[in-house]
Amino acid sequence: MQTYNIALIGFGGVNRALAELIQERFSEPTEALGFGLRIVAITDLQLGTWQNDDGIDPAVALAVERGGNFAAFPGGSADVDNERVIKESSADIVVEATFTNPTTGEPAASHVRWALEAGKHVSTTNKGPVALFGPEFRQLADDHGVRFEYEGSVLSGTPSLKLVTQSLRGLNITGFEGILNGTSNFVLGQMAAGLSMADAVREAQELGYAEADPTADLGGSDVALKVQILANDVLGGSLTPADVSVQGIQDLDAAAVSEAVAAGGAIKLIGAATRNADGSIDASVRPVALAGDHALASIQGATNAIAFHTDLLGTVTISGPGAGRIETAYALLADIIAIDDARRLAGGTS
Ligand SMILES: NC(=O)c1ccc[n+]([C@@H]2O[C@H](COP(=O)([O-])OP(=O)(O)OC[C@H]3O[C@@H](n4cnc5c(N)ncnc54)[C@H](O)[C@@H]3O)[C@@H](O)[C@H]2O)c1
Ligand SMILES: N[C@@H](CCO)C(=O)O
Repeated sequence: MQTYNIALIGFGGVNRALAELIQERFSEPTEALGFGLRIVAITDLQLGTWQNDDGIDPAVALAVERGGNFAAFPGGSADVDNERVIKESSADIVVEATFTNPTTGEPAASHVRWALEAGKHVSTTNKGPVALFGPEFRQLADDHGVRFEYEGSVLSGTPSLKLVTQSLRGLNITGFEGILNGTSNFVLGQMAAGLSMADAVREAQELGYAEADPTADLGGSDVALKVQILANDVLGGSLTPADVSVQGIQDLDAAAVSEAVAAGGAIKLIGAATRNADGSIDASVRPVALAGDHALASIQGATNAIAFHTDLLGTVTISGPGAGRIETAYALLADIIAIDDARRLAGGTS
C-alpha cells in the first residue's frame, strides 16, 4: 500500500494535531485508509526547519516546545526555509497551516503556488489562499496533475465543501446561511452566561479556536472569507472580499446578548449568501437576533452550522465542530483521502 510523504508548513495547533494523529494511528498503511503517512519536513516561524527524507518521528518533533528549535537534528536548522522545503523535499503533499492573512493571503499563497508548480498536492486549512486565489490555484493544480484541497477552511473537519461537491451534486443550490465562526459563537454563549467579552476570548484562545489575531473572529473578517469560499464554490460565484458586506460582534454589549436570551432567542453572527435570478450574489456577515425556534439559535459553543437552500431537497443543514486543533486536523486527513481517491481513480496502483 501507498505511503505519502508530507511536508508540514507551520507547526502550530492544527499541524501538531495532524502529527499526533499520524503518530497514534496513521504512520503505517491501514485497511481503513489504504495508505500511510510519513512526515519528511516541518517548518515553523518559531522552530525553524527540519527536513529528513527518510522520515521524521512525530513524537520527537512534538517534543520540541516553543522556545526551542530544530537545529540539533540532522537536516534541522533554526532558520525557516519554506521555499526550499516545498520545492525540493521529497514531499508528495504539502500541508499548509500557517497564519491566515485575510488581506493578501501571504505568505501562505506563495507556499501553495510553489507546491503546485513543483507538482505537489496541497492540503490547507488556511482561508486566505483559498478565498483570494481559489480559481487560480485549482487551475494550477489541474495544469500540474495534482490536487488543491481545502476542506478545513470552512467548518474545520465537519464536511461542508465536500458535502456539496460529493453528496449534493446535481442539486441547484440557491443560497446558504450559517454560523461559520467557532470563536464568536463560543464568545456569544459565554457572554450570555455572564462572562465579559475579553475573558471569553481568552478562553477561546486557550481552547485553540481563535485566530492568532482574534479581531478577525470578532470583527467578521474570518466569516467573510468563509462566505466568499462557499459562495464561489457552492453558488458558482466569483466574489472578491469587497463583495461581502461585513459587520462583526466586537461592539455588541453584554446587555444586548442577555436580552436576546431572556426573550427566548439568541444573537448569532450569521454569514449568508443568496444567488439572485440575474445570477448576481448578495453576501453578508452580521449579528442577527434569532427567535428561539430558528434552526441556528440552538447552536452552542464552537459548533458551527450551515443551512444550504436547494431546489430538490429544500433546506439541508449540517452542524458540527467549526474550530479546534484535532477537529481541523481531521479536515487535512479528509483532504489526503480525496487526494488518494483521485490517484486511484486515475489508475494509480494501491
Ligand atoms: N485552529 C482552528 O480551529 C482552525 C480551524 C480552521 C482553520 N484554521 C486555520 O488553520 C491555520 C492554522 O491554524 P492553527 O490553529 O494551527 O494556528 P497557530 O497559530 O496555532 O499555528 C500557526 C503556526 O504557523 C507558524 N507560521 C506562521 N507563519 C509562518 C511562516 N511564514 N512559515 C512557517 N511557519 C509559520 C506559526 O509560528 C504557528 O506555529 C490558520 O490559517 C487558521 O486560520 C484553524
Ligand atoms: N478562528 C476560527 C477557526 C476556524 O476557521 C473560528 O473560530 O472559527
